[in-house]
Amino acid sequence: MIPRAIITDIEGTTSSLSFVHDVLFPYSRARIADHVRDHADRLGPLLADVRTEAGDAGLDVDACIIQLIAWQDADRKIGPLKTLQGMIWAEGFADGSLQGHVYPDAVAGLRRWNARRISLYVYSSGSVAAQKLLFGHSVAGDLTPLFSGYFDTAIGGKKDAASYRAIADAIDLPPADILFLSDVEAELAAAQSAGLAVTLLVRDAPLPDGAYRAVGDFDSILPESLFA
Ligand SMILES: CSCCC(=O)C(=O)COP(=O)(O)O
Ligand SMILES: [Mg+2]
Repeated sequence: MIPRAIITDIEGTTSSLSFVHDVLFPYSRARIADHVRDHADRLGPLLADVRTEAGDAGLDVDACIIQLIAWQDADRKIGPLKTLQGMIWAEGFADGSLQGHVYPDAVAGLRRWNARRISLYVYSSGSVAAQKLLFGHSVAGDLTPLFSGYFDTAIGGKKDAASYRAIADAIDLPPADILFLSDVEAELAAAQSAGLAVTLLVRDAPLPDGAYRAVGDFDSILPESLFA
């Protein structure tokens, strides 16, 4: 069946794990302390969120920085950290020192599906601002015109079925008309239990005989014969 909308994850799906972990994360880690100190006057609400998430209302700015760096090192998908990373990456994307990695097959697939009038969305733990930066300054140029919308964990966690129901509501489509792509089986489980079709992306590893349809690249997701 041809989906009316496709929602894609980023890390491990459109873009390499290595770009996120070996390029983006070190870039933000090296700049968290200076960025927070330089902008502490306007980061009040974000630091308040850090204190809430940490469960310690008494954290001063330095303690918030230590907490943010600890979350970054543990790859915690926590709202204030993801928002801050997006703010820091914005500088790198703006001055050209960062360019969003997107696999060539993902670029081609997204362009093909857009031409077929399938609506495309992103759902990632990265903040919506960061998602727009990655696709707006990608190695293949500005891919943002291909997308109809973006979702991050403000709508809910990626392993919660309720998040996928909320996205289906937001884009005004029945869940069964939506295909979700991810490299994380727990995310597919949540999406599937909300009624979405799902496909597992397995980059650079043999395809597993698992619970979900698995493909190695975007070329195999919707064969052109489907459109004949
Ligand atoms: C520009 S988004 C960077 C990706 C990121 O920060 C992240 O945590 C990846 O999460 P995903 O949900 O895309 O696997
Ligand atoms: Mg992922």
